[in-house]
Amino acid sequence: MPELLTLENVWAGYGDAVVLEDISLTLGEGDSLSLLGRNGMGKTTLFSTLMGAARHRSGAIRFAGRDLTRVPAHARAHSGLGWVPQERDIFPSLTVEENLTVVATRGPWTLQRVYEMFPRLKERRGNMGNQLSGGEQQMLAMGRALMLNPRLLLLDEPMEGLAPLIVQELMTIIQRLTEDSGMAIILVEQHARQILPLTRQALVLERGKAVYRGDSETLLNDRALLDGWLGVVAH
Ligand SMILES: Nc1ncnc2c1ncn2[C@@H]1O[C@H](COP(=O)(O)OP(=O)(O)OP(=O)(O)O)[C@@H](O)[C@H]1O
Repeated sequence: MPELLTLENVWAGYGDAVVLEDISLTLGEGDSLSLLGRNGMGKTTLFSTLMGAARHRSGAIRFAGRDLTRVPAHARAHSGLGWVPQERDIFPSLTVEENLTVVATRGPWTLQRVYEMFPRLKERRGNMGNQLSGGEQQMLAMGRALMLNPRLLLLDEPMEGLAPLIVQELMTIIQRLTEDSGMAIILVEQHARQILPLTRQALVLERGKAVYRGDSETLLNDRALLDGWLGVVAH
C-alpha cells in the first residue's frame, strides 16, 4: 500500500492551548482508520489540524508526497482531503443537486455515482438542503465530499443523533467506501464496537495523546483495552 498520509510527532492546538501531543500515524492509499476516544479527547482537533483550521505547532505532516503544513488551509480541500464535519455544513438554500454539483471536481466520483451510492439523494434531488432529515443531510454532506474526489475522506461522527435504521444504512455505505472505493478513510465515532469492524487500523486518543495505535481487530477483541479507554462508549 503506497503511503498517503504520515504524521510524525505532531503537536497542535488552538492559540496557546496544546490539544494534541506527539501524535504519529501512517495511512496508505485506500487504507482505513477508526479514530476513537471519549468526548473532548482531541479527535476533531486532529481533523482540524489536517484541514489547517487548528494551529499546528510542531512535527511533520506529509500528505500525497507533500508537506501539508505548507499548503494553505483554503487549498487543502482541493489537494485531496475531503472533510465531512460533525455539523454537516450543507448549503441550506441550494437544492440537493446544486449542493453536489457546486463543488464537483473531475474524477471517478460523478453525480451519477454519488446517486448510486445514495439513492435517497437522487429521490430528493430537487429538495432544498434545509428540507432534509438529519440522515439525508448526513448523506448529502458525504456525497458532497465525494464530489471533490478526495484521496482521503475524513468523517466526523457521521452516525451521531440518527435513527437506528439510518445508522444501519450509513454503516453499509461506509463499509462499501472502505472496502472498494480505493479512497482512504478516517472515521471518528463514539461507538467503537460498531465501527472497528469497518476499518483496518485504529488510533485511540486520551487527553490528546495516542494510547493505542494498531490494527482494529486486536482492539476489538481486547475488552480490557476497550473498556479502559473508551468506557461505556465502547459498546
Ligand atoms: N476552536 C477551539 N478553540 C479552543 N479549544 C478548542 C476548540 N475546539 C476544541 N477545543 C478544545 O480541544 C479539546 C479537544 O476537543 P475536540 O473537539 O478535538 O475533541 P473530540 O475528541 O473531537 O470530542 P467530541 O467527541 O466532543 O467532538 C477540548 O478540550 C476542547 O475544549
